[in-house]
Amino acid sequence: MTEQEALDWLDARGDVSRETLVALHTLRDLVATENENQNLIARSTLDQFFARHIVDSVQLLDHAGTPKNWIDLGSGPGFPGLVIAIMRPAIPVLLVESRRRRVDFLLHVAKRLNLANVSVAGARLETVPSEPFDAISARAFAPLDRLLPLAHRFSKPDTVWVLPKGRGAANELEAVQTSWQGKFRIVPSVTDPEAAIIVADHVQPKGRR
Ligand SMILES: C[S@@+](CC[C@H](N)C(=O)[O-])C[C@H]1O[C@@H](n2cnc3c(N)ncnc32)[C@H](O)[C@@H]1O
Repeated sequence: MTEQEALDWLDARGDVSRETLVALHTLRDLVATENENQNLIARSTLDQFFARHIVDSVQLLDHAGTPKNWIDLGSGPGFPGLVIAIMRPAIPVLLVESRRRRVDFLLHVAKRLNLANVSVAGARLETVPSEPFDAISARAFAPLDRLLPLAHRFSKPDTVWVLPKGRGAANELEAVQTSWQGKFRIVPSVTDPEAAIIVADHVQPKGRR
């Protein structure tokens, strides 16, 4: 997907207001500026920011149903969590990120964009108190066989998991077949024909009823 295609894709959705688009452009500027101080995104992706980071995040909404709250694991500079929060100001979004400087950046962006729906847990996920969420996202955080044991305590049966993956989605799913059950599916990413998103619900360790 080219940058122009990404902007057209957002425009065609019908749920990206002028104000939201301005906020997404401001996010781009803030990431670009802070990228001089800390390594938030690969420099090579700055020119394709909307395709590689914004649309890559926004598309998760199309698989997540109508969640009333959302947790994003290992948010880094805010993908996909901050983008979800910008797109859906009525949904409380908890961003979990362990690196201090990234946490500071997330808080700075939330303040700058007046995102009252954003909370940041500046800690390792392992230490965040358990609480069930309607939607769980994690991009480039951990493979499924590490992610599910770590994050399952933030789910309930109808929680939707939306997990952008590269080319390895099928292999990651295969690796959890013996230990986890649920309704898992692999959907194509709109940004990259080689990439996929693992979408799941009713995820639980095998052997539990
Ligand atoms: C590869 S980055 C991906 C960032 C972002 N999701 C993205 O796609 O651009 C992984 C992030 O997870 C954070 N992280 C790694 N292990 C973590 C843990 N146990 N708890 C919370 N954050 C963690 C790292 O600090 C890093 O910012």
